[in-house]
Amino acid sequence: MSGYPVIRDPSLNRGRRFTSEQRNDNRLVGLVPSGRPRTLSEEITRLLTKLKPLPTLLRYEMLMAVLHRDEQLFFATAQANLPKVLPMIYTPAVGDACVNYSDLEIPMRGLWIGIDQKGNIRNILDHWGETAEVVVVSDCERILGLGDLGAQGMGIPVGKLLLYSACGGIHPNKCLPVVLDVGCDRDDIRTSENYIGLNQKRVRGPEYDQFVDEFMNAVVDKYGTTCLIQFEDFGTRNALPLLQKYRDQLCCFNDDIQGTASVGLAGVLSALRIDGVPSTLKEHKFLFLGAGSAGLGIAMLIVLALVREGIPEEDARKQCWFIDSRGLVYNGRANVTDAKRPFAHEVPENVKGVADKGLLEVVRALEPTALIGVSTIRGAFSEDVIREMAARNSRPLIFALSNPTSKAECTAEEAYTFTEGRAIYASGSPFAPVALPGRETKLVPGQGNNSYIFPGLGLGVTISGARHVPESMLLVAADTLSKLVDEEQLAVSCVYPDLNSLMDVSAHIAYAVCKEAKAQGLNEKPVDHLDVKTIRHMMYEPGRGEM
Ligand SMILES: O=C([O-])CC(=O)C(=O)O
Ligand SMILES: [Mg+2]
Repeated sequence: MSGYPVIRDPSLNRGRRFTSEQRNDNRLVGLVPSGRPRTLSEEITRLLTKLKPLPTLLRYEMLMAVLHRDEQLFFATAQANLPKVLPMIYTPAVGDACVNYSDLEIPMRGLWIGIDQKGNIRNILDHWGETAEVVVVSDCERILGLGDLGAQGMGIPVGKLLLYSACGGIHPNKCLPVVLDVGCDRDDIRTSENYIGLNQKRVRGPEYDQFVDEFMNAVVDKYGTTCLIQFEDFGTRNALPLLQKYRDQLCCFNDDIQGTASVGLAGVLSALRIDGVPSTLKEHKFLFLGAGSAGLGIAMLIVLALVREGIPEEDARKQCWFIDSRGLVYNGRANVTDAKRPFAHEVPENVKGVADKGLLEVVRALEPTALIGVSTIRGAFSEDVIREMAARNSRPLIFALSNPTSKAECTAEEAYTFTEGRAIYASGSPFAPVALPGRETKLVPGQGNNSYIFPGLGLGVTISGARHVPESMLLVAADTLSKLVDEEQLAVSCVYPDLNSLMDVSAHIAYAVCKEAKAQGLNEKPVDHLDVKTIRHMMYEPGRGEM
């Protein structure tokens, strides 16, 4: 391509960075102003300076505009500044963006497939017209911890796929974001005049199931059996059944269940290496606040990790306990759904007596070593609760994983302050390091977000051409992530690697996933020639060599 089409193609356009030579060779003279060509690093600095004073939504709008004009600038900026840029395009900003999506001034990106289009999905995929290797699909019933946002949830599939490129090195042209618009149960959203989605209540039951099924088949028909489909932010009632239905049939996984599980387990495995924390998994007791897809996913993977250590599954499950909206889940309680039943244990009378008395009483009765927040209830880990954990554990694990920041069960500062700095804290959305009086170094909260897992997992799955995503891939991803946490991180109580190293992390995870694909006989492509370095070099990194 040459001339004006180059300027209009975001993957080719370099704007004012085109060198004189490029301008001459590609008929671009006159299409860019005649002044001195800028360098990439100059433009990155300028962009970050511009973004800094802007409020969240304006930042988001500006970044989306850059993305649609100049992919090199967008991704090079992100890749060179991940800790700074991720919160602007991903959690927490993407939460705000979704809430306001209908009113944003942003280019449309992705496919909205309305339930009114049933029977026509395969044709709609042709409208996208590009190849796809990774599809992130949401019905937006549970966007982060913000609930049902209807078709406005598109920010999430878009954001996840931006991370596939920025952190996992998968080319943006191979990424397809999809919203299945089956309606919205929030009247205020769907009846608002400017709403981008269908003004109807959510379709449920057989019609919903058929619609999702039509979509899954259409993706396979168009993009093949090795196209990875990531389920994202479905409501719990659909998330688990959909995963169970398709996991052994197609190449798919659920990020909220399995990605979160893998990152959660990785954080726990890292914590085992910290002095004062019981050093084997089997010595721990996990209490989950919230029994949705994230909590159940983490518990199921912990059980798998325990079974791997030789613990009988029955006993392994007893190390995980759940509190849902009705209190502690136990055997014999009313309203225990099938999904929670494996974690409904026999309890003595004293525990039964406090089951509905709130988190503090349950912590006293059960004496967990780890508290995992997946409830989306800000403040649920109150000062009393945190102090109780600190009284019973020399280094309590306190993970407040709900997103975005406004939904975290407690802040980093609360966890550290109420435990005199002894808590091993992680959160789903970012918190800044915390200085405590009398301590020389700051404590660094780890971001226990599935963004440490899914980009590398997806990269490994696509490179190996894996036909399925077995649970063992999530297990090796967790092992790999945990091993990348160095002593320096652990010394400041951080159980995840530095965010700046996310592209390297993804390369390591991808390599582990490729090996696992081969071990399970699932790879359609050869993987024996691969190593971490080769994979790292294959990754999309549009600023490489230009900075
Ligand atoms: O998107 C995130 O930050 C993590 C996630 O999947 C969720 O909270 O649903
Ligand atoms: Mg999610």
